Amino acid sequence: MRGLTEEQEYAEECREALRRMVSGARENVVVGSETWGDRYTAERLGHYLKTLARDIAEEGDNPPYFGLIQYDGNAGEHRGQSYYLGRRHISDAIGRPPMVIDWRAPVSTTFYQATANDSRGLATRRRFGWAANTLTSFEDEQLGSAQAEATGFGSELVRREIERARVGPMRDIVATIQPEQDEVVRTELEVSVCVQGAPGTGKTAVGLHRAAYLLYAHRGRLQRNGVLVLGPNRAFLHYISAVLPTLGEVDVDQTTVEEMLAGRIAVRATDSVAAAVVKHDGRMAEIIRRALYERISEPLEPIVVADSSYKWRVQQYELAEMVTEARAHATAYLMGRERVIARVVASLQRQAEARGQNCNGVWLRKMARAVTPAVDAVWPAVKAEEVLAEILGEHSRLSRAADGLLSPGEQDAIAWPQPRKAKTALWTLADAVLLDELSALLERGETYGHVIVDEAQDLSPMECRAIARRCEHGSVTVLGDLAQGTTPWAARTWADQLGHLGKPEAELVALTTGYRVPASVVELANRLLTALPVEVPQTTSFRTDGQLTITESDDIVDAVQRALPHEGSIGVIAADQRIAVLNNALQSAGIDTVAPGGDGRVTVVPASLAKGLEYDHVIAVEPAEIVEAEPRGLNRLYVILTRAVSRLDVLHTRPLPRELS
Ligand SMILES: Nc1ncnc2c1ncn2[C@@H]1O[C@H](COP(=O)(O)OP(=O)(O)OP(=O)(O)O)[C@@H](O)[C@H]1O
Repeated sequence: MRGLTEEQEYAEECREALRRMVSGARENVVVGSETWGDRYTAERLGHYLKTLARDIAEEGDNPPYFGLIQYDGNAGEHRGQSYYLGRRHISDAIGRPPMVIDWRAPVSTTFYQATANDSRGLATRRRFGWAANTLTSFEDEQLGSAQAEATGFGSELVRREIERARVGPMRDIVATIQPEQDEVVRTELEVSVCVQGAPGTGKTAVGLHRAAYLLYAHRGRLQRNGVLVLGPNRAFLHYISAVLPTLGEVDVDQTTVEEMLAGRIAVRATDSVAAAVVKHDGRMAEIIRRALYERISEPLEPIVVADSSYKWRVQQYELAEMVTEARAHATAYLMGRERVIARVVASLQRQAEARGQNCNGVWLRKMARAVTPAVDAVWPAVKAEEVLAEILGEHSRLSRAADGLLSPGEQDAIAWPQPRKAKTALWTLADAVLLDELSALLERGETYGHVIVDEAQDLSPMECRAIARRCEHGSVTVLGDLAQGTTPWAARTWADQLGHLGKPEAELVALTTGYRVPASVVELANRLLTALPVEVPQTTSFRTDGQLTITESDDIVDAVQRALPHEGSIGVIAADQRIAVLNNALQSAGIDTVAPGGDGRVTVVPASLAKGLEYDHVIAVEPAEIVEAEPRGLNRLYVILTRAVSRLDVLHTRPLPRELS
């Protein structure tokens, strides 16, 4: 195997080859569009090459590879072979073996899965250390050797990478994916998985790498209907936004559940907690369905259409049969209505043809227009907003639809004080969820090939249904931690949540090794865990470093000044109502602060936005206040304490919550 100088030369050769790939792709765009006979093929080829050139250029000057595997003499088709592994495939010339293989290729699996006791045919696994894109070191593991089996192997490079200080947005973990994480990443596309993972076990990282893996392994299928990544809020999306592009994947939709749902309306009001709890409840699905289908009525008269000197007729009982048939078979309300119109027109056509009339396309369209008002009388066309405005605004309609499902108190919680038209309604976020349900009953929407949903413990049953509709024909990766559930409707078991997501068969996987939070902080957070009403395994920390300080003080300036000399990011996290005071105090002392998602050294984070984020040094301000601020305050505190990568400083003047002591 190569020494360091030769490895450095090889890295340079790989970079050179990559540059040739980019310029070759750009050149071929021109040549392809000028010479390709068929325009469609030329366009497809051009698109592919442009995308390749853009992707490679966007990835920037990343190290060309991070690992090397060398197979032993008994490894079948790979016997004695060596492969370099990187973020993308690099080839020198057509017909020659690739210089670097994509980390997602099947042969790369052994790099992640081989252990001292199970070498998977590998003789050596080499990991490379890079400093500012210069290759500075490597580390070899002699797998399968008696010594490796006896002692196991702890990679210093992996440890350094996991323990490094965090600056800026989240980075990819391709070089150091751990075996249990790799299994989730490479689960096949057809299989839905649900990962219950303690804080910092890499759920988000695993989800993003799974998106990249699936796009590589099933590009053809996923290019048509795509991959959707759903996160809890904008700050979180900003935090994870760089990961997929560095992995070469720029065409993944990343959004929040709220944005996905609120797209169609302007949210102008906020529900009371009591109203939101009812609106997010799974029973609302049936209420909405009833209210919509209540509009379909028994026909009261036949349909009669005058056509030249004839009158065509569909009898009342025939129309009733058509309505019953469409209700039984149509998969959406508006589709059912179309089906009734089509059947009525077909009946008129039979009558006209029996009289020798020529029923061409123009005639059929004229008849469809003529019968529509009569069909509307029994099966009216409606808009989602109109139906919801009537459910919430008309007490009699709500009580009919909610009969036996909602108590009078629950109905009162969601009823508007007076009727309103859809156009003037003050819609809330929870209404957006209900409108999405209604729209899907009216017309089926588009679906994705795969949906990755993070912080899934916080989703309401109605939000889960909205996601389920978007992956009805695809699969999901559900990521979450029941202990971090903070919404009023947060899941207590994954079985319930997977049922709402329409994937009860999803494989449940537990990740318990934490890569973010140091052992001393995990120990503190685990004390809270026993007080939370959910059953989840405790975390163990991969990290031996880190520091926990508990200070009886409210001097935030002093706490931040003590943090500043250390390397890495600083997050000051406190109950939402305290944020303004903390910002003022810090800024008056000349310390610049930013909000989550901002670019700065010291971020002041409202407790409600901390989920999914991490900071090297966390200052958690007044835990008692965080706990009191909301019904699931203890869960919130658990989230906040586990944001710390290297140091956690708990500042308090009031007694700590007894669950922490
Ligand atoms: N195999 C790994 N190698 C290097 N770093 C890792 C690895 N796994 C996780 N990490 C790092 O650990 C940190 C936590 O990962 P991540 O945010 O994905 O965890 P999580 O389970 O989603 O956490 P939480 O539930 O607390 O939000 C991140 O900085 C991530 O890059």
